[in-house]
Amino acid sequence: MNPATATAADLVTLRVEPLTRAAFAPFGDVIEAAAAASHYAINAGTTTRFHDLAAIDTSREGGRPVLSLFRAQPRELPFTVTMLERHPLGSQAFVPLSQRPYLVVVAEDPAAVPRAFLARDGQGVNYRPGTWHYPLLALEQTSDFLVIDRAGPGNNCDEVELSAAYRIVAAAI
Ligand SMILES: NC(=O)N[C@@H](O)C(=O)O
Ligand code: NI
Repeated sequence: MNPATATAADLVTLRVEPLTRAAFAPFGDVIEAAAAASHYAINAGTTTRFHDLAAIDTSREGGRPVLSLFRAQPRELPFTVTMLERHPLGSQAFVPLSQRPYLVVVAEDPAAVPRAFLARDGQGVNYRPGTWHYPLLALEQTSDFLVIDRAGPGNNCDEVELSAAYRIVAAAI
């Protein structure tokens, strides 16, 4: 769907949901201290390790994990989602380096209505390989994210144009 030609009949308004482990489970991991299966004191008790927060999966077909910094410009709302992408060969994790909220749009299938989540208070996400998602959606100000995903041979990015246009009106629950 071309956003420029989408009519009101094509527009579906997405409800924005709070980002929780349970709700996001079909798509991957929520990266936050509360999500840790285990946490323990290290460094003579001066630090707490919140262990193994996300399944980093980048080795398929000769891939390797890469750590990058994404400096994302804020998106204007209302925002219309007309495409999704997926990375079939690797996971992709985003950890905000600020406490600013951002939006996460995912779908179990391009034919399904996407789900929009509001990530807050430093919450990160890790898309498991093949999770359909919209590219990074920063809000309010230019925002830096630490990103861990896959570098390597093969096609690791499929894009699909959606049959409808999905509008996010406000970054509010
Ligand atoms: N293109 C790129 O590296 N980023 C996207 O995959 C994204 O999900 O933001
Ligand atoms: Ni991506």
